[in-house]
Amino acid sequence: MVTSRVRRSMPDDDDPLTRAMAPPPDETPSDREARLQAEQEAKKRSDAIDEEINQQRLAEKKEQPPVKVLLLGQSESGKTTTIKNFQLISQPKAFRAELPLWRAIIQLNVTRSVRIILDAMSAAQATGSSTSLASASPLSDYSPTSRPSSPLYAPEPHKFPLTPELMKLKMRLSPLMQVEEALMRRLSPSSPPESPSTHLSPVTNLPHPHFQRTKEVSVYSSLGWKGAFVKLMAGITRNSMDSSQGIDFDDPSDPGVILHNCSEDMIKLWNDRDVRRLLEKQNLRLEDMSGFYLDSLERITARKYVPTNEDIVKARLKTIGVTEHRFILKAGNMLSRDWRVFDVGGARNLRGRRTFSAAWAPYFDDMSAIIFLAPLNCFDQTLAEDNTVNRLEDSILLWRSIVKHPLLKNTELILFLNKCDLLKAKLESGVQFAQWVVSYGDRPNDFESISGYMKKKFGMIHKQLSDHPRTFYCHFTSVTDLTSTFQILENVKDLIIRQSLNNSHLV
Ligand SMILES: Nc1nc2c(ncn2[C@@H]2O[C@H](COP(=O)(O)OP(=O)(O)OP(=O)(O)O)[C@@H](O)[C@H]2O)c(=O)[nH]1
Ligand SMILES: [Mg+2]
Repeated sequence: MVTSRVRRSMPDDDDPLTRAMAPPPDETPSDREARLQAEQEAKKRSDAIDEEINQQRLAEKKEQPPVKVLLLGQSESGKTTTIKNFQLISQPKAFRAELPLWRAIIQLNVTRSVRIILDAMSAAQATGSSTSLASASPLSDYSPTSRPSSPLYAPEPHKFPLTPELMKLKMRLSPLMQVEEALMRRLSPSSPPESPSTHLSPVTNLPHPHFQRTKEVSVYSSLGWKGAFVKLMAGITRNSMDSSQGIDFDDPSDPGVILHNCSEDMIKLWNDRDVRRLLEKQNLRLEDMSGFYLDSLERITARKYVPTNEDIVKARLKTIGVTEHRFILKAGNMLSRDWRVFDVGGARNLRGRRTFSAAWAPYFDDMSAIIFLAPLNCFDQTLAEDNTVNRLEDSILLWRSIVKHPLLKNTELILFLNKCDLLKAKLESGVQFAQWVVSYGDRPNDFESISGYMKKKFGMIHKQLSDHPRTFYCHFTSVTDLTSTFQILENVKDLIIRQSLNNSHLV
């Protein structure tokens, strides 16, 4: 009664449709019963139709094989970062549910960056203890004519007198190294030593043996380590826990406490002019390295720091092995489809000059598409696995082997020329592309010319080595940029679905 009175006073009574649907004002009780019965019948029919449509959709979906996509590219090319973009599109809630985990990884990334600086300071203090690096074997197209100052050909660490103030900073920051260990324990809570779910692996793309003890965290993706971490965190339930985020800000053993206490010193260290000069002399471009957050220290070391989606996407966790990710994705106005996206670890055991890991080939068989990531900023860097191999050259060799692989002759290849943001920053800082890629000659040292040149190189290989003519799909990407990557993945989804429909009609 109350409801109808209220509704009568609502302005939508003026709506002609509402007036037409309203029962007649002189409706008798038997008319009303008949009307309600008719409405019930109509609803039943409508529900039955909906159910039929649903069943039809399910049946159609069952008939459709899953769309399978394999992400390939050298280590640190951005494969896992691309997966995170897929997750954000299709499972944003699940993505946020892993917040505590990513917060720990980000903290670990920060401690690693600081450790690199502290190690550089120690190396600078040491006298005469350094040995020179193995030099890269010159290659006609991707090697410098003269050896510029770069990580490939790093000089001995310079003797560098540290001011008393810097010495004090260094001492005050030493607790951070324990934080690193604590975070590692947290991230590999129950793994037996012979099959670690996360482990420290040496970072070898740093320019000098002094830095070889700097570790990078990696993950054997198949071992369910995320589950173990989340369980560990769930075991720590306190009143102080922020229930919506799953982060316990008042946990005294939270590494965030020490990070917060060291915050001011870390900021001072990173902004110190002498430290910057030292890093430059040691050819250490931390901005170019994976998991770089030093420009956001104040925010990231805040006591109540909660990572943003952008922070999570930037977090660096090296992959080992192959992980299958399942998504339900919709392309355009087509029906949703099951997608299986495979993320592989790109680091290879380079014996001799092998171009790609045999470990990837078993996944080539029935892929709908391959997304191949080639970072463009890395023309002056070497592989972490082998500091005699130029990264850009390695990407090109890898691309060649994928394009001509017989099992992939009918697979769509989609090229992401990635890390465009870092390429732009590097060129703006004055690094000369032609010093590394000799064939580039005296063309302009700007992003448009260089990216266009590289697209042509990759495109030429695609044309020459494909078994039969196929379309060259290429995107310039910065996969840490969520907005542009969202658009690109929309296009890629559309393309892959259309191609897989075409192929299934051909069969
Ligand atoms: N600035 C910037 N950073 C990027 C971009 N793509 C990836 N990264 C960063 O580079 C690092 C390595 O990226 P990952 O996605 O872990 O690389 P991966 O190919 O999965 O590497 P592996 O697991 O070792 O095979 C991460 O810290 C990313 O945040 C990019 O386009 N721009
Ligand atoms: Mg990875």
